[in-house]
Amino acid sequence: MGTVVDAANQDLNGRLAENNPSVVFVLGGPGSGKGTQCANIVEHFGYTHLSAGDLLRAEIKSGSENGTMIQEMIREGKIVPSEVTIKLLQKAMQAIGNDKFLIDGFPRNEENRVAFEKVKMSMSNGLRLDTGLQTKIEPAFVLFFDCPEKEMERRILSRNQGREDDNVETIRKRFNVFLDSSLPVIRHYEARGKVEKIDAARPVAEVFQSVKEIFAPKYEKVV
Ligand SMILES: Nc1ncnc2c1ncn2[C@@H]1O[C@H](COP(=O)(O)OP(=O)(O)OP(=O)(O)O)[C@@H](O)[C@H]1O
Ligand SMILES: O=c1ccn([C@@H]2O[C@H](COP(=O)(O)O)[C@@H](O)[C@H]2O)c(=O)[nH]1
Ligand SMILES: [Mg+2]
Repeated sequence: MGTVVDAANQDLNGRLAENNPSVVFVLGGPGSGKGTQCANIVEHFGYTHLSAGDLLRAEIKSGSENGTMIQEMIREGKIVPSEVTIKLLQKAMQAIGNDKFLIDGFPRNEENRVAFEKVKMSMSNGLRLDTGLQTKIEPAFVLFFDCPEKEMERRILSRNQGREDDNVETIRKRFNVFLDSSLPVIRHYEARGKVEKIDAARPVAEVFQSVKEIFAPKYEKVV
């Protein structure tokens, strides 16, 4: 948790100070539409989208020494150890010259959340210069895409992206992991007034309309 002084210093985008990044965690069940809506947010609001799942899949493809372990965990719908995922997120955030990030599909359990809260990052600013400042990152808010399982399953089974975990057996496991491990993370942030819950069962454009209503006021000038 940030201190009271941190909270007082936060601007509307959740930055703690000039060079600190604004992070929004994008959470929701498998197939709830996180990736789809993140693409829209990137286009309209200039965020960088980091999907933890995409980073892990890229790590498998890269032939990294962790590749086999990650692949096994994904096939089983299990959560990859925090240090692996956080290292990938940290590397991506530090390499990208932006200060606004959508972190999609992470933190996935309480262990992920606590481990990320402890991490200090030295961020680049918009000009890709390393500021040298070591910063703890607190999410500005959490976007939660709420969708019934039946609809999420329907979407995943018609996604056709060749994902090894998009099959009925693994989908069941992913739903259980979401209920048992990821919902407690959302509840944690809910208790702190940080969750923006969206009905994600509607068509893409309608969901994005609700997303815009959350992001747009944060870009209006305070007079
Ligand atoms: N609101 C929507 N209505 C209907 N289909 C949708 C909607 N949003 C996304 N989809 C479709 O559902 C599928 C899953 O969406 P997406 O990949 O964005 O979900 P996700 O939450 O990122 O899933 P995962 O957690 O598995 O990565 C995609 O084929 C996408 O085109
Ligand atoms: O923080 C994370 C994110 C993802 N995983 C693993 O990857 C798959 C797929 O994730 P998507 O968000 O659906 O792309 C997920 O089921 C986990 O096995 C993870 O371990 N940690
Ligand atoms: Mg996704």
